[in-house]
Amino acid sequence: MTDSRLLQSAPAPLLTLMDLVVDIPGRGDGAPLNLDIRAGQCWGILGPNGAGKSTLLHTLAGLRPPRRGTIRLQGQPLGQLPRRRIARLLGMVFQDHQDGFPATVLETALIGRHPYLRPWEMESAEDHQAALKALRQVDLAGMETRLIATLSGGERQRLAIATALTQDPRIFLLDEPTNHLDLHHQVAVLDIVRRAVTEGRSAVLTLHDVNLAARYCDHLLLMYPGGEACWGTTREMLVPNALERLYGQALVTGEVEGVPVFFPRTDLTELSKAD
Ligand SMILES: Nc1ncnc2c1ncn2[C@@H]1O[C@H](COP(=O)(O)OP(=O)(O)OP(=O)(O)O)[C@@H](O)[C@H]1O
Repeated sequence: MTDSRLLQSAPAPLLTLMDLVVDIPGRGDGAPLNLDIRAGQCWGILGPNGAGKSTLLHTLAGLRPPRRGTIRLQGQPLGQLPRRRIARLLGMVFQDHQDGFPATVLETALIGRHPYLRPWEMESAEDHQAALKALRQVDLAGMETRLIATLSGGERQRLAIATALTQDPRIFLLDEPTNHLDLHHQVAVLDIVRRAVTEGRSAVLTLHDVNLAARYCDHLLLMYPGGEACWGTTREMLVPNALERLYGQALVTGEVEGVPVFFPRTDLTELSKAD
């Protein structure tokens, strides 16, 4: 294949991490990250508590500076882009939701349109339609006038996803998007993310469920507590030994519907074998 055909087949990266070291207080630099996140890719970040997954996502969103290295968003250094442009390209869902004001569900979803509005400009009918569609997608239709303080944990999480969908970014940065969600809504939310990726967006999500990562992510970044990291396609990364070392946990492995599955090996696993 000629070089020009190769260039045509690989879309330009949306997000580029060059020699990136996230700034985790009290920790050495570890392995710098060098990877491209392209349209149509869904990256999962796996690692134990405290490995730095959220810090990485916040750094990619431009909310905290890296210790070293560069992040490029559509080829431009992230630090040089105006915040409004970043907000049109990157949508972040945080692990925790800080609700300072008594807003309704619809008002909160409409926050996703703010990067497109001038100061004091009111949301248009199209903005309202976008928010209502996002609320329907996450199963919150009919709850538009409810105050967010009255939502359950899972409903609040789905509202955060709806706000990101209303924002309509090119890249979704999702910190534990399945937090608080029941099994059906975990799958429903990840299906929405997967569909957005298939339509040409990209997603980077932290997950604690290796099995959901195996099903939904095409690339994985494994972050070890000491700062070591490795990344690649999901098929390359889902190696039982590497996952056992990642979590410091012995695993039982198998395969369901052609997808690898991993369960923690526990005393109960040993007891059931003895029965
Ligand atoms: N402001 C801070 N001061 C001191 N330490 C911090 C600060 N912010 C984060 N850390 C530490 O940095 C490390 C990485 O935190 P981070 O939240 O990124 O981990 P994580 O991989 O997302 O963990 P989890 O799976 O528990 O959500 C943790 O050990 C955390 O205690």
